[in-house]
Amino acid sequence: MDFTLTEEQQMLKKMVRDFAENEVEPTAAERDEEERFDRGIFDQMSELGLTGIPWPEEYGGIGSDFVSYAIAVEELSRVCASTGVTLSAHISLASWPIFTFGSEEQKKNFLTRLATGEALGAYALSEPGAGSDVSSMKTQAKKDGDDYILNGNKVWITNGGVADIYIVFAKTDPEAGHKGVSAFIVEKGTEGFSFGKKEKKLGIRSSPTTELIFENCRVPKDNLLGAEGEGFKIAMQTLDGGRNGIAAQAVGIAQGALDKSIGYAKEREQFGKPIAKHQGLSFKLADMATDVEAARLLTYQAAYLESEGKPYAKASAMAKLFAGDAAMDVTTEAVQVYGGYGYTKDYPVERYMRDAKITQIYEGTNEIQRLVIGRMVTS
Ligand SMILES: CC(C)(COP(=O)(O)OP(=O)(O)OC[C@H]1O[C@@H](n2cnc3c(N)ncnc32)[C@H](O)[C@@H]1OP(=O)(O)O)[C@@H](O)C(=O)NCCC(=O)NCCSC(=O)C1=CCCCC1
Repeated sequence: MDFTLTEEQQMLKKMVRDFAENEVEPTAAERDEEERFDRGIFDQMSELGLTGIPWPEEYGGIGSDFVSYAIAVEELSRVCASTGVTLSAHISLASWPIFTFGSEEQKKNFLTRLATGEALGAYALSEPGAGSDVSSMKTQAKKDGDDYILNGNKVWITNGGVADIYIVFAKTDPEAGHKGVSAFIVEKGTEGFSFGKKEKKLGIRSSPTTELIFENCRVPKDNLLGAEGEGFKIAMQTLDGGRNGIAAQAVGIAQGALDKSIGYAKEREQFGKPIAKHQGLSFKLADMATDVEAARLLTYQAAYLESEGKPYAKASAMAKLFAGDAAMDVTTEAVQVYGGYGYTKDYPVERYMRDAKITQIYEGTNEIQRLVIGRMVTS
């Protein structure tokens, strides 16, 4: 097996790393402290073509692959996990279902705007009473002539409030369980669609997480994505790939924390030598580096399978499970490497540790990943 990146992937990695270090990292701590989303960073990503990495040029993309997409999310998250998830939600969760299930008209309109970065995307599945148990959602969409009328609330919406195009799941048949769920494309500014509470979070604080409110919100039937009743499968298939975006985010967070830890351990001296020269510390760094590498290989494997059109749901769930746990372990150890300094906001590792935690929770908790993997390996 050859895990070497292609020339194109290596170039993209270098380009995103330069952009991340020069344009994203300098304000990462400040944006975290102020809980401030910066649309200018998204606009810069669009200028670099990052907002449409895997989509064909005819829909405004750059015609690259899912490994390149994973590399981009990883490199952004290496300096700022909030910026990483902005791109991951935009590509995996908002653009992917339109590319995969959308009509030609929907692709020409919505996908092109998302891919070029003219519009930012979001994915609205969770509700106050429907987190892991998706099919218990209460939001309803009632057919009315040439429209659907949406009523209900969505919560935990990444890019909520700042996104322009939302993939919204609602029940067109409330009695039919998961078979009654349908998917809709809803634009910001549609009458009856507003934003509620913005969450105050432990981590990824410069990525807004917001409630969406639908009150008699009229959506044209042309914005139905796929067929009526197909929504649950659209949601699940979208998450199959999305989970690898979060795996890539986790790899980036872990790599960032490892890089900072190695740099610090080589400079900080105790007992007459750099702490990196103490075996206890170097063993810790060795374990951290091994975790990062294993997580990356699982993530790239899932991305490669998706690019090749091969089944990737199990690989993606495994990558997310392993990489999320690795990110939590590695960032916790990074704080330990820095000692008391690591516990302060004067150094970046406490932010990495706070940011890592969410990768074990969203896009399916790691318990849900185990459930998904468990079902697949025993079926
Ligand atoms: C795995 C799960 C718990 C499964 O559910 P049940 O047991 O109710 O459903 P079950 O009985 O497994 O299945 C029903 C039908 O559905 C088909 N199908 C299932 N998976 C898939 C699939 N992967 N692909 C295609 N079909 C699928 C299944 O075959 C069945 O069809 P059938 O009726 O037989 O014709 C699922 O609900 C889940 O995953 N929750 C986590 C949600 C969760 O992850 N949010 C995340 C919210 S978004 C988010 O967190 C973020 C967003 C932005 C970025 C940051 C994070």
